[in-house]
Amino acid sequence: MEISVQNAYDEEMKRLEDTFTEINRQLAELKNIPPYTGHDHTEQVLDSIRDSRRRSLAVAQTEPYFGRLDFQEAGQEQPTPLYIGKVGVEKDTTLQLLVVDWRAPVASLFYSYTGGLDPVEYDSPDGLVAGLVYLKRNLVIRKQILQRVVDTFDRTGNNMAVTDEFLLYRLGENKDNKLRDIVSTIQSEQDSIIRAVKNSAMLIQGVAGSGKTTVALHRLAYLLYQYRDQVRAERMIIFAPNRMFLDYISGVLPELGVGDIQQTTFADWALELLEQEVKLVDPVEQLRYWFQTGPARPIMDDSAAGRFKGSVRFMQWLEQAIGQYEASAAPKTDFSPWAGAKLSQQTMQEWYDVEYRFEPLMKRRDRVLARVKRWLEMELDKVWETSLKKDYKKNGSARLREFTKSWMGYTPFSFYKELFQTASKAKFLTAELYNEIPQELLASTEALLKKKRVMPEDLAALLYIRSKFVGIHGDLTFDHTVIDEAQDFSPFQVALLNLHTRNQSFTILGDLSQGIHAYMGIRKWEEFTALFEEGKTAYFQLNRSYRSTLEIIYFANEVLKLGLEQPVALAVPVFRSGDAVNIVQVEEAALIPSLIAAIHKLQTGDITTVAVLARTEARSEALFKQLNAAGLPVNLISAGQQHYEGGISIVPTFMSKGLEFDAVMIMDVDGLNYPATEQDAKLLYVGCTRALHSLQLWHTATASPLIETIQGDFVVR
Ligand SMILES: Nc1ncnc2c1ncn2[C@@H]1O[C@H](COP(=O)(O)OP(=O)(O)OP(=O)(O)O)[C@@H](O)[C@H]1O
Repeated sequence: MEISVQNAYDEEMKRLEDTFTEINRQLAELKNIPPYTGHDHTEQVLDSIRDSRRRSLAVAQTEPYFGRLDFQEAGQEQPTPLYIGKVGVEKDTTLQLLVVDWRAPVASLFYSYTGGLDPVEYDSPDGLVAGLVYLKRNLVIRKQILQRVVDTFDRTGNNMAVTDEFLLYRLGENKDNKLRDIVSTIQSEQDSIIRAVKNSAMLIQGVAGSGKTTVALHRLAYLLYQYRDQVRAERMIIFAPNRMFLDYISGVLPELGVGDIQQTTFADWALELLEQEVKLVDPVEQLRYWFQTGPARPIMDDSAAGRFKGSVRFMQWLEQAIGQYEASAAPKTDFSPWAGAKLSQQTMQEWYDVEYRFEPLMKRRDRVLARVKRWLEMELDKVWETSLKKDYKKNGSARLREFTKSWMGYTPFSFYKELFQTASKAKFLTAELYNEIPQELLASTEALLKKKRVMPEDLAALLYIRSKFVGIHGDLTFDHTVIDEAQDFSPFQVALLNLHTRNQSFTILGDLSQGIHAYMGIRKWEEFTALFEEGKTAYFQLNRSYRSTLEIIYFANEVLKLGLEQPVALAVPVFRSGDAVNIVQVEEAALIPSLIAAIHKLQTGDITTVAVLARTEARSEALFKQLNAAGLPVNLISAGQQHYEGGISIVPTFMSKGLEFDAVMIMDVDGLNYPATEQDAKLLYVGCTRALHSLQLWHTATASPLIETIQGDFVVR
């Protein structure tokens, strides 16, 4: 070991021992205070503070910090070392910081500082603080043992350039079946997204592997820390594409010490809000339809039902239909329970139009009807003669029932169904509105709704109707909403979520180049920006990709260039080199044995997780059977899957989105399965960019035009 490195190591060992001594002392002190079980409020608060300190100290006890930054604030004589960790720890007696929480303002320097001798500054609650960085050091502490000390900048030494050796070391590690936190290596451009202000809709276009999902999760942890008086974990929500993906990311927030944030899919959330009144058609069927191969394969253009029903125009269409209902629903007659008693239509209309105007529609109806009932009771009270009163009561109740019946009330589903009924076409729709719906869509929707079934693209519409009919209660509003894989969301879905989200506080992340569900997703980000108030949106682009090696990224970029007229962005790799991408051609008969041999070979190296990607579900199942029969233990991942197990997985390519594997082997990369279309280029790009260290593309028939001409030293055949 070099002397300076040895010195650094010794220095950090000493500091670590001191830190442990202090943490242990504090923990022992807390242990001696028994938990409070009484009713005194102040004592209860103090007890909960002690409890949260206990939890933080327990986290800090094994890995107290991961970074050190020596910062000399302007006006001070010397730099102060700041140790940065997942949780902040104070020195008990002095309130001096032993460890700074990574989310604290001063810790932003650790992430935003990318080298150089110039002064730097950070935004503190008291304004900008400027100063000089003297040292930036990464430390790896595992189970209380100091494993690595890496300086990325040292003002006093020779190490002036920030070569992020530490980042490369972290990226080179293998992955298991869960996404991990990245607190120790957050990059500057990611940090500015994590720390961006709360009340704006942030749209982030990020290339595959740029850390979008990871950044979103860290941002939630940051918002909870920075805006702790304004946001609550249970009022924050993250929407992800499917349950398996949710399982895959489920470890990150607990690792960051935040729990209770809602993590769900749009469909699950919507169905719950609709009180399970409808059922969703089996999503597998839809996936099978859109991802079939051969000449029957549908084109994903704007004529797709999902594009129509996901549009803002469809939302406006519904609004107009609801408007028609609003204008016509209240009965246009007086209410007269018996001769001589009359509640005028005008009075009731006024209650409806003026007094209860700001209530949701079904509530307005309930309110007016309840008031009519009260009026009836009051009229009855005026009648003294017993037999007449009895008669009036009977007649009055019957009239009220009739009157109530003539004012149709709806659930979101029954109203939606009404709109799609060919027979009652004029009910709440003008001829013009009615004719806007393509006939085919009308018929297919009507048929499905009759069976109480809906497509995913109907859910936003149903929730929109719900919002107008019963309103959105406080407990259904969010302090912050994250939408991951947002390119697959429709503008209508986002507009709907905006109704549920306070102050347009959104983080919306996605990648247009991975828009493989273009039958419902967006084509450009402007489709979302247009939904928000002007001046309350921000757009970021993340172009650096951290997941894959240089070779894999160069290769994936070539696929995009061959298939897309103008890719939104090409990924820029960090300098991490691995094996060349391998294009393998084999005879059909030799495929399975060759595949097994190749997997074994990968496993004798460092590879832990392997994905074999197949173009369709049917092909996945067939490969699964063949590999299993040959004695290879593999997991089949199918649509609707809840968990991701790791190991060797057989996955339809379209299901692999969002996941990552040490090695990826894409099967059947030929002209039938991956023709030179935009759709297939995106699909193949998704497949290629799932790989961290090794990528192989296999084919038996002639290679796909999307890979055939790719040349360079990053690929071998
Ligand atoms: N700053 C970083 N330090 C270390 N690892 C990082 C960093 N940023 C991202 N990564 C790693 O890169 C990989 C990709 O991250 P993530 O899945 O969040 O990206 P993504 O943009 O959502 O990808 P995709 O769109 O392809 O699904 C993960 O393994 C993540 O841990």
